[in-house]
Amino acid sequence: MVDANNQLSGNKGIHRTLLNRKNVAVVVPGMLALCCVILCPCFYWKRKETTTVVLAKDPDSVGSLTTRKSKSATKKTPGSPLREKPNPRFSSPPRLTKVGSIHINLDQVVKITRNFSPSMVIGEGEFGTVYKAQLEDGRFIAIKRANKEHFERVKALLSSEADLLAKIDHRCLVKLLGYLDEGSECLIMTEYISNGTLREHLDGIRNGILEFKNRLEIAIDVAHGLTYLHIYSEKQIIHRDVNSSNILLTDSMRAKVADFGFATLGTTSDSDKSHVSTKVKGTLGYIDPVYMKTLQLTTKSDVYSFGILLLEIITGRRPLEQNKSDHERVTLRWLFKKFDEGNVEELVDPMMKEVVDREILVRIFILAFQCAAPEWSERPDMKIVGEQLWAIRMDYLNTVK
Ligand SMILES: Nc1ncnc2c1ncn2[C@@H]1O[C@H](COP(=O)(O)OP(=O)(O)OP(=O)(O)O)[C@@H](O)[C@H]1O
Repeated sequence: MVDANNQLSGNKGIHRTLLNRKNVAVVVPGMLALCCVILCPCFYWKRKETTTVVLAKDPDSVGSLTTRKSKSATKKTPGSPLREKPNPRFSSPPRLTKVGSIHINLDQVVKITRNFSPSMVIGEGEFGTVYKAQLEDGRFIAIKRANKEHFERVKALLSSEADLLAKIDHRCLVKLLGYLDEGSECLIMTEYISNGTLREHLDGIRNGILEFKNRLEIAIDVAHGLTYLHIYSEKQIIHRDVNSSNILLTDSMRAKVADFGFATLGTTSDSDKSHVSTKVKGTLGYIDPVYMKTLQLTTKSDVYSFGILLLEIITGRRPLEQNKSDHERVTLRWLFKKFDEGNVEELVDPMMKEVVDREILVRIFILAFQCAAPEWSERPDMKIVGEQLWAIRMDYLNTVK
C-alpha cells in the first residue's frame, strides 16, 4: 500500500514538470488513483515472494466482462483484416482438452515429468509449479501444473490462459502446445524457453550482462508481440501483466511474452465500444493509473506497462525500488526528474559496459515517457512504438559501425 502511494503521488510531480517543459507529457493522476487504491473494493494487494506486489488474481471475473462507453476514450484500435474473417476453429470456445498441437494424456505427463519430480521444476508462479519435460519426439516443453490450493479457482485461470493462448501464434509470444484438465489435475503446456526471464538477465544472474543492442532487440520483440495481440490476432487481446518476469528469453536472446493468466479479450472491430470494464489486475508498478482509477481497460494499458518496462530495460531499475530513499523509490518519477535536469547518461544501467550516444538514449527515454503518459490519447499505439524502436536501433547500429 505504501508503495502504491509512493508510485502514484510521485507521478503527480512528473505531471507538473512536464507541463512546465511542454515536452513529452508524462502525467499520472496520482491522487485519484491513490483514492482508487484505498477505496476500491474490487481488488486487494498481495505480496509475492519476489517482493513484487501484485493485485489478486480473480478467476471469478473470467469471461464476465461488461462493456460501456468511455468519455475519455481514445480512438478505437483499428481492427485487423484477420479479425474481419472469423476463424471457424475458434468461432466457439475451443474444447479445452483438444487445445494445442500436442495430444498427451495424464499418464504420459506423469511419465515425462517423473511423477512431477521436484528435480524437473523450473519455476513457481502464484498459481502453479512449472516443470520442464521432454516429449518423445525430443522437444522440450514447459508444463504449468495448477496448485491444489484453491484448485477450482486456479483451474479457471489456467483454462482462461489456455483459451487465449489458443488464439495466438507469433514468434514473440509463448506458444501453447496443450491443455489437460483431468480429475484433480489441470495442466497447461507451452513451448519451453531456455534462457530465463528478462529480469534475471537484468539482475546479472544469467550468463553475462545484457548488451545495449540486445536490450533494444528485446524491447522490439515485446513491442511486436503486443502489437500482434492488439491488432493482428483473431480477436483483440490485452495482456494486462507486461512485466520483466513475464518476458522469457531464448538462447539467441529473442524475447517472448509469456503468462497470459490475466489476459483478456479487448473490443471487437465491429463494436462501437472503446474499452472493456473489468476488475484491476496486474503487477504493481506496471499498472496503468487510468485503468486503476476507472476500471476501464484498453490496449493503452499495455502500452503504459510497456513504457515502464522500457525504462527498466534501459536503466536496470525495477518500477518500484523498495530499498531506495523516498525520492528514488518510484522509478518513473525519479527518472523523469533526472531526465528533466539533463542527466541522461547516468540513468543508464551501470552494469552495461557500452557508452551509448546521448541522442539515442534521449529518444528511448522520451518514447518510454510517452508510453507511460497519463492519458490514453497521449500514448502511442504499440505498432508505432515498435516502429520507433526499430528506427532507433538502426541509428544506434550506425553510430557503432
Ligand atoms: N514456457 C516456459 N519456458 C521456460 N520457463 C518458463 C516457462 N513458463 C514459465 N517458466 C518459468 O517458470 C516461472 C514461473 O512461471 P509462471 O508463469 O507460473 O509464474 P510467474 O509469471 O513467475 O508468476 P505469476 O504466475 O504468479 O504471475 C517463470 O518465472 C519462468 O522462470
